[in-house]
Amino acid sequence: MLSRKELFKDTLKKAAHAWKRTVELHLTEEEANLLRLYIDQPGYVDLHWVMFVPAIKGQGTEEQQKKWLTMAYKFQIIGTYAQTELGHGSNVQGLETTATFDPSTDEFIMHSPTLTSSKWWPGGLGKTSTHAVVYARLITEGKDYGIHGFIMQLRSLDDHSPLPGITIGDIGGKFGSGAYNSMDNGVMRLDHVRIPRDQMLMRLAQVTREGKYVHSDVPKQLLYGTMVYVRQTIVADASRALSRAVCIAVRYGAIRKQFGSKAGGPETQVLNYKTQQSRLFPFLASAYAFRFVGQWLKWLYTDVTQKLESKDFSTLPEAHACTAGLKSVTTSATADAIEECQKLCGGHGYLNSSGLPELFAVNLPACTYEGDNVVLLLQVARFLMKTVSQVASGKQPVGTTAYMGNIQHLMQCKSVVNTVEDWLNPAAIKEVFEARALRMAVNCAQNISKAPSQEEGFEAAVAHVQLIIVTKFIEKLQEDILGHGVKEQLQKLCGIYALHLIHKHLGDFLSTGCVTARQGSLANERLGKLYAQVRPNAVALVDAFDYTDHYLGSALGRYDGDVYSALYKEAWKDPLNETVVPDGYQEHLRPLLKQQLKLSRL
Ligand SMILES: CC/C=C\C/C=C\C/C=C\C/C=C/C(=O)SCCNC(=O)CCNC(=O)[C@H](O)C(C)(C)COP(=O)(O)OP(=O)(O)OC[C@H]1O[C@@H](n2cnc3c(N)ncnc32)[C@H](O)[C@@H]1OP(=O)(O)O
Ligand SMILES: Cc1cc2nc3c(=O)[nH]c(=O)nc-3n(C[C@H](O)[C@H](O)[C@H](O)COP(=O)(O)OP(=O)(O)OC[C@H]3O[C@@H](n4cnc5c(N)ncnc54)[C@H](O)[C@@H]3O)c2cc1C
Repeated sequence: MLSRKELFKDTLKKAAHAWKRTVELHLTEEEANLLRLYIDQPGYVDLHWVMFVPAIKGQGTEEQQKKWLTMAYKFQIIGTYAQTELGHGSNVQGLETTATFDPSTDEFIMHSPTLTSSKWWPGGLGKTSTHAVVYARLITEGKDYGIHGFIMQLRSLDDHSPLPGITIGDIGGKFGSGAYNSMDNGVMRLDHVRIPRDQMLMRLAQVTREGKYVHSDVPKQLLYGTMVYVRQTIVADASRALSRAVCIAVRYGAIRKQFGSKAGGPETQVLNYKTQQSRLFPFLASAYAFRFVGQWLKWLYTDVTQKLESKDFSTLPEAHACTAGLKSVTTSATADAIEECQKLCGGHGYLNSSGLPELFAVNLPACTYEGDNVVLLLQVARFLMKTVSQVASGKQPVGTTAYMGNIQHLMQCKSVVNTVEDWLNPAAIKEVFEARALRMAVNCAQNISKAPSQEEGFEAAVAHVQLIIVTKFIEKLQEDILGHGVKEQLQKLCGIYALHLIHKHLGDFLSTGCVTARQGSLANERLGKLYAQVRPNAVALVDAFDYTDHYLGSALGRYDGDVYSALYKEAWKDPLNETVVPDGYQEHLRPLLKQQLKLSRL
């Protein structure tokens, strides 16, 4: 119910308080990140910690890191990540802001030459950030060397006013009433603003005092390293958001009753309807699947970072493909699922007090930020096409594409599934997912060789990413899992995750000959049985997420199930209910009613 201004101020207040507690309690960086997570309100600090600091860590020299990170860690400066412009977001190489080196003063001149070159979207830029990593085309000795990162001070550290030559503001209200409106996404224009040469982030390339451009021995793709890092964290965010929505919908489904009363008996809990289960339980399974794949992705990212430190860049393309693909598939699935959870809760799901509209609005932009989901899947497709061509020339693929090395078998195998029970076998499931992904990638490579097109391979990329998620779920179940019966429940969820994908993408599985129509219908039969088996534990499986009522913020998802009292109480809190007769009655409603009454008497 807060206005935009109040909401923004509230964000500033919470961030300042969180920082105070961080210092008082000597929280580690990881603990401080958790605190930010539980504040659960997008704000400038997200950009500072999640993008500004990592950009300096990844692209700054040791000296630059020492200088800037020391201030950033103490919040003496607040930073953002200013990459996107009004005219270009996805096409990073198309950015127009210029950084022209002036050897006479040993400075870069930062400039926005066109309207479309205005920086547009960076979080915290609008009203808060004092500094930014700004991406601009580096021009020296008359030559354009493409996009590089520069640290710029934007606002005075005394009175917060923008520095000379910098025009800066907020880009305006966004989707939903709360959601991302707590963030001051900003616009910025630069008018020949001078910064010292040593504010170019120089780990990837340097400009010498004389203006010579010098490459380092690290690949230029490290310029995109911050995005790899953030995409990895977004997978965990997606899993968390999805599990919150599912928690609300499952708990409410166990409370809500409609129909089914025979001779005055109790009505049916809506969660018992098969249609409800077939819509909701795949989301429950996905929430667990995304959590496990998110944990694995964090491991992969740590591994690639360690390798990069010792100048081993070999796993960077795979890390890029995995983070891009998983960010894309998990955030798209999460946004769709939250929307569906609202419908699964019927009319009450549409109320703000259900918590679902806010959850949807705040997670929807994850499909766009850190890379539009379609654009990112096309990057995965590009990686797959390269891998197929390497396999064709006899190179053994590794990591998440290792299955492609089994090309002889996977291109012609037939699924071993013959009965409904055979779909319980993880090896049988994995084989059909591998065969589908490989066959789609090979088909795509063949089509591209006939008629090259950037957009080919989108579906093959989805198939590959889904294979990764299924595989990581299966692998998780090979570990020791504590708790009586927990592993069995997770096995059922793993089955649901995989089989619902077969159901959803049956066209792919049939057209590539990976399963027959009969096997497809056996998979559906198995899925129905799994839904029935998961039903008795569905509430426990969402309770296991261990969310407090406060964090869930939902009248429908309350742990105690006292849904109707909560809805009733929430309704009375609405500002419209502050008066019995509404504002506007005297000016608009009363005259209208009186006039109609008069007319009716004529
Ligand atoms: C509580 C909340 C907590 C946290 C909140 C989380 C986040 C905060 C919320 C929002 C903040 C949002 C921030 C942003 O959105 S920042 C802006 C993000 N912008 C993008 O993601 C732009 C998307 N576009 C791109 O990434 C690339 O430019 C694109 C991948 C499309 C590549 O375009 P192009 O085809 O022109 O390629 P080149 O630039 O020429 O690159 C060629 C080469 O490089 C490889 N590549 C590309 N990206 C990467 C990468 N990230 N890492 C490694 N390698 C990469 C690419 O595959 C090519 O390789 P090759 O095939 O070998 O030539
Ligand atoms: C809430 C939010 C916060 C953000 N925060 C930041 C930030 O802090 N810093 C920052 O720098 N940026 C930020 N951004 C910007 C964000 O990164 C970009 O919006 C995003 O990368 C998408 O780029 P775009 O807007 O140019 O979309 P476009 O690329 O213009 O996309 C428009 C449509 O075209 C399609 N499309 C584009 N290219 C292709 C292609 N090659 N093939 C097929 N289809 C294509 C897309 O799929 C999409 O449907 C933020 C955005 C949002 C929404």
